[in-house]
Amino acid sequence: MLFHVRMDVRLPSDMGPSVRADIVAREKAYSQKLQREGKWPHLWRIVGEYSNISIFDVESNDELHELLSGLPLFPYMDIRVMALATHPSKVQD
Ligand SMILES: O=C(O)C[C@H]1C=CC(=O)O1
Repeated sequence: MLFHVRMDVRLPSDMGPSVRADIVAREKAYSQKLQREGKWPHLWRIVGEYSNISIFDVESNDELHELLSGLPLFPYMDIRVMALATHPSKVQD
């Protein structure tokens, strides 16, 4: 199942630089593991924002929720999810 996910990162302004660096490093490692496993096939920065557009390829809503809630930055993000279905006009590969 494919999902379009938008993540807007909202780090507190009083978060210390070492705490911030640690959480961002852990986020990167976590996201790269999921990318290598094929569960996070697209990750794009939105120009001019601390936000991304991602595509997740997972088995279920529950799996997506588990992966998203495991993000180290999860407590500091607004996340919007759109479930994707096949478009009837899409040319088949
Ligand atoms: O920077 C972001 O967009 C948030 C998050 C998503 C992947 C990652 O490494 O950080």
